[in-house]
Amino acid sequence: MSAHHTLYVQSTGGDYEVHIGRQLLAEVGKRVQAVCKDVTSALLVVDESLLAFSYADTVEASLKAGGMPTVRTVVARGEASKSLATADTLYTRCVEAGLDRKSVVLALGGGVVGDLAGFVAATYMRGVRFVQIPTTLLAHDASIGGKVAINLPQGKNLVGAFHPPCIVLYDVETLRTLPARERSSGLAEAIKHGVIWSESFFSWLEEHMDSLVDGDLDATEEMLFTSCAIKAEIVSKDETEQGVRAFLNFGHTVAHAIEALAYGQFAHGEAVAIGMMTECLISVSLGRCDETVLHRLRTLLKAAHLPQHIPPSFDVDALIAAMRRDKKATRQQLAFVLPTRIGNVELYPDVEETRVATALRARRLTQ
Ligand SMILES: NC(=O)c1ccc[n+]([C@@H]2O[C@H](COP(=O)([O-])OP(=O)(O)OC[C@H]3O[C@@H](n4cnc5c(N)ncnc54)[C@H](O)[C@@H]3O)[C@@H](O)[C@H]2O)c1
Ligand SMILES: O=C(O)C(=O)C[C@@H](O)[C@H](O)[C@H](O)COP(=O)(O)O
Ligand SMILES: [Zn+2]
Repeated sequence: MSAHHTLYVQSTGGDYEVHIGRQLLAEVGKRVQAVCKDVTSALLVVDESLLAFSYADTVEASLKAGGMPTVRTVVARGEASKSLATADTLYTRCVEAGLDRKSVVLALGGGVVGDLAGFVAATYMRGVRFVQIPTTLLAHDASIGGKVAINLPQGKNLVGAFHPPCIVLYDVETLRTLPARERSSGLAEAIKHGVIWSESFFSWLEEHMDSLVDGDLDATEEMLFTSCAIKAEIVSKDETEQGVRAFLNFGHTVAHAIEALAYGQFAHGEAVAIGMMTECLISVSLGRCDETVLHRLRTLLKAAHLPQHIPPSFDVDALIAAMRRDKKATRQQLAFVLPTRIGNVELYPDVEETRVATALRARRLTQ
């Protein structure tokens, strides 16, 4: 077996391991057989972009080498695939492939394929087992914690479930082929983990951002281990978002509104970067954090080559209407996770609309 790091996640559906390292794709078959007892067959859901490389062939060969009947299905790249229509085509593939209740669905790709395939796994025959094989930097966040979902035209992730994987197998060598823009997008979720949970991790990111942006694999692996450890710790404490898990939504009230108004215009991490800046501004305006937090965040996002501004084409009223449909909202109040300092955030369930509008306009005007 290859040398790598292992993290452990507690889940009511069964604790699971997160493996982070190299040459893990060739081990998928035996590692899945080890945790998915009596598995009968597999559906391997693959992001279209990966067909340019040998990743899916390696995973499929390793599953078949263990004697597991495996059917591969390819999903078009991009956020539009996180839809009920694509889920429908996957249900058909499940039936055609003869998947039964002892089968397993594997997601090979980024957060889009992970969320979509996980949603299908959560609902086909009322739930079959699920394995995450993330291939983007951002998917370090998406593959841990069991949130699976599809989007509606009205909002991100509005239909979904908590369906934890049996195992996460994160082969960092797949990141060598990730475009620079997607690398930066993934760094946004790591920066988020620093802001909400760990000042020392945020400082580490400040020191190493240039190497991370350049795609240095050693630095990336170290960063992923810490960022995944933070995510694993939080979801182990609060799997279904009754409390502390909501902190992982820092930046997302604004991000999800931006994404819903123009699916695909921004990568998820880009929208989160804009969202973190806007929400930090709201926090400053409430007197909950000082300008130094905003300054450090702005500087780090810039070093990560991430956007920070809302294009003028986005209407403030439409953004606020979308935020009222956010899953953190009760009675359509505007709910935000706001930083008090680097390493600490609090949930604000009801921020007044004028304050939110002012912050949104400030982020637009500084174009
Ligand atoms: N479930 C969760 O907890 C959670 C957490 C964060 C984000 N998400 C969701 O994840 C999605 C975003 O995920 P993402 O940023 O990974 O986007 P993505 O899945 O769309 O992947 C980004 C791009 O990279 C390509 N790609 C993937 N792996 C590659 C590789 N190794 N080499 C070359 N190209 C590759 C894809 O084809 C795509 O074009 C959003 O829908 C977001 O809502 C979910
Ligand atoms: O795991 C979580 O919890 C998160 O909030 C992680 C986020 O990065 C992710 O984008 C998640 O999908 C957002 O959750 P949602 O419940 O607001 O859809
Ligand atoms: Zn996110």
